[in-house]
Amino acid sequence: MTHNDIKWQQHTTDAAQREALFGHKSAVIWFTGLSGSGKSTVANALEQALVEQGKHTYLLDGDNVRHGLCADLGFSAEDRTENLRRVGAVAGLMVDAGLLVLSAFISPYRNQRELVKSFIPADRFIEIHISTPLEVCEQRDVKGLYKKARAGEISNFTGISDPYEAPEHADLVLDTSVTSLEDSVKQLLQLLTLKGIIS
Ligand SMILES: Nc1ncnc2c1ncn2[C@@H]1O[C@H](COP(=O)(O)OS(=O)(=O)O)[C@@H](OP(=O)(O)O)[C@H]1O
Ligand SMILES: Nc1ncnc2c1ncn2[C@@H]1O[C@H](COP(=O)(O)OP(=O)(O)O)[C@@H](O)[C@H]1O
Repeated sequence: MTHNDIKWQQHTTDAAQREALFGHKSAVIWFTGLSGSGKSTVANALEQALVEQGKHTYLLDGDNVRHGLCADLGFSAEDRTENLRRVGAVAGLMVDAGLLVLSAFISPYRNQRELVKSFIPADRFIEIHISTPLEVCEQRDVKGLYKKARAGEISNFTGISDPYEAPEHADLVLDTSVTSLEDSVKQLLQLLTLKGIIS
């Protein structure tokens, strides 16, 4: 069987109807940055703020997704690409479901983030670069992984033995070594309002 044998099924209920039901637009808020930069912490706090406003959300987190949907994948460039391809496809479905999707993946290569974008309508993809410097991430070493990477116990570790390509046109850049969590959430809510995602 080829893809030519599979036709897209157009259902009666569409994204616009679901958005009207929820009372807000759907979008993907894509956090990218080094391990320990603050992606999960900031995304989690933003989700809390959105839920308190009655928004319908879902937070896709690299660590969690790799326990299930992507449990078969490691950290080679190929595996990261497949990880992000699956996540991009899931995020696209969630946008169609009318949700505000937050995602916390290192997503280190530009072409991988482009692949993710290909699943999401352009005006519904918001890229946030958590730009916390490597030195700070390494000092935090939340999971002890930098220590292991420096000791050569983990290979292909982003920032140490694998590249991180920073976004060139992120919608917002947040450095959590100088920006408080409260201020990050404030800036993100302002951005979503400015873009007409929430009111
Ligand atoms: N080699 C290597 N490089 C980077 N990160 C590693 C590695 N091995 C394990 N981990 C842990 O896996 C988390 C990153 O998974 P992601 O799915 O976000 O990575 S990627 O987007 O596919 O690059 C990452 O989680 P965060 O710290 O939350 O970013 C690490 O805890
Ligand atoms: N201003 C801040 N914003 C976000 N996280 C911060 C801040 N200051 C310190 N941290 C800490 O930095 C760490 C970031 O870890 P985490 O959110 O898991 O990063 P990532 O998901 O990018 O790996 C957490 O332990 C968090 O408490």
